[in-house]
Amino acid sequence: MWINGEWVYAEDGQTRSIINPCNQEVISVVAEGNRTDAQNAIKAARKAFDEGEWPRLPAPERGEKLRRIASLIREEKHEFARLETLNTGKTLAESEADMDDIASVFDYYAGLADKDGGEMLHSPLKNSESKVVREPVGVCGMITPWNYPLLQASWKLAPALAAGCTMVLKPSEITPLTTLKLAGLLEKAGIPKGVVNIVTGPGETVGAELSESADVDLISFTGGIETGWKIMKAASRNMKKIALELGGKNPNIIFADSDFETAVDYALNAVFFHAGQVCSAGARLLIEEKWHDRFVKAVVERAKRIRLGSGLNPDTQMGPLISAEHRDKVEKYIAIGIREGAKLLTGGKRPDGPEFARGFFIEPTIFDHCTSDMRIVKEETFGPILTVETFQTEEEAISLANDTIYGLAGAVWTQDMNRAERVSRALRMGTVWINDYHPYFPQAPWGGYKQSGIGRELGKTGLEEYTEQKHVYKNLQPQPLRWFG
Ligand SMILES: NC(=O)c1ccc[n+]([C@@H]2O[C@H](COP(=O)([O-])OP(=O)(O)OC[C@H]3O[C@@H](n4cnc5c(N)ncnc54)[C@H](O)[C@@H]3O)[C@@H](O)[C@H]2O)c1
Ligand SMILES: C[N+](C)(C)CC=O
Repeated sequence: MWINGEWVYAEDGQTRSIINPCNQEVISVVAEGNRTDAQNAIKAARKAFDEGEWPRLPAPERGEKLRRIASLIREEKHEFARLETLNTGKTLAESEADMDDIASVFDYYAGLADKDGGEMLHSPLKNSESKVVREPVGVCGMITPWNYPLLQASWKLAPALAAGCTMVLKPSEITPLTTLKLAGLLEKAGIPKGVVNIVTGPGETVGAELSESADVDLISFTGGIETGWKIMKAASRNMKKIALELGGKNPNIIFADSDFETAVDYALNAVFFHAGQVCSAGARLLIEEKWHDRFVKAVVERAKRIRLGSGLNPDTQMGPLISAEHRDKVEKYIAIGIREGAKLLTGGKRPDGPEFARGFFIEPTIFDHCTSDMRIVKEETFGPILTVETFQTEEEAISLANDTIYGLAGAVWTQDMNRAERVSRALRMGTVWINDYHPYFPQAPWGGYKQSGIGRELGKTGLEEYTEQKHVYKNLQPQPLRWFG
């Protein structure tokens, strides 16, 4: 673990083997931290915030260091990408795209670090001056998931560093490798000791300590909804600020005037990218009824041809699920779908062949005749499962799409741009794509409506999350009030 600028073992010497989900080989052994390790890291971050130079450094200098981090990541992009693929199973092309995004995020916040110098207000009082300044929020706890390990970490680290915060980051216990590798680069880039601390270990101990600690001013969490509920409750103990990026059950709405080939192609990409282990996966296909048979047939034919395998093999299009435990969960959902009466059109099982024997693979799976009261439609399966529902009118499409506790993302496909606008306005989601699926970039805010979360990452808002606003009022001619005679 990386605490106060030093590599340390867990206080009690515990370790955890990190495995490749493609073949269960042990790829590394890391320290398994506990509450004491988390407390040590919080202490280091607290000291760095209360007494250290980072929060007091001129913002342009912080920006320069962030730019340096971006360029160091680019220099080691291939090593980072290979490590991410080994640990998560995602294809190398996906990991490389993640690394590009990560470097861009550091660059973006490097540029933004010195842009908000505060604001002068029109004071309503005579002989006075009134201004608003932004200050770093303090010590931040950060908890990240396994599906986009370094990318989700960077969406928190970069704005928090730009704002002048100090932090303790807990990566997912099963995919900590690229986040740990980043620690070395932070040191090279000149981030002072204690500013970024990385503690590996379970959520129930390390994560809970970060959420509960009175010395942590903000907790930023990306992960599942159930953990989000727990963190929100724990954070209430000292009323720390919270930013939650949770799951989604995202509709991909296709009207029958869309470009057929493109919409089919994107319907596959929306859900089967990273084996469906994406918060914004387009796992609900809402298709206009008159296109249903032709469209679904085309999607099924192409899903059957998706090449599964190791992410390191350039021919692979879809890797394994992250763990045996997660594959069990996805298989339970497949069984639930069948029991609920959805029609299994393809997949629904582990692929045959010795090359898949030790990996956690599941075939691309498509269920037809689904309804929005089914659990496979309502709940986030987080696997390669596509459910198909049909609609006849625009109103029905909107109503089905919004019939969910989530509100992370969704897409609408049509060549009628007025309709596209109307639908995008009606969708209660943090991101709506029109004739596309999946793009995200540092300039645009990311986050969810409803139970998909609280707050936004990326964009200007992503930086503001790590600041407090302070109103400073100056009386230019102080004189006795004589209120009390
Ligand atoms: N909205 C987004 O941007 C976004 C991005 C990526 C993933 N996700 C969501 O993440 C989920 C998948 O990731 P996961 O399975 O790693 O999620 P998870 O909630 O199981 O774990 C996420 C992190 O929380 C930690 N954790 C677990 N219990 C905790 C506790 N009691 N207190 C504090 N921390 C605890 C884990 O150790 C891990 O580091 C999906 O629901 C997905 O939609 C959302
Ligand atoms: C936020 N995103 C899309 C990069 C990853 C979601 O799991």
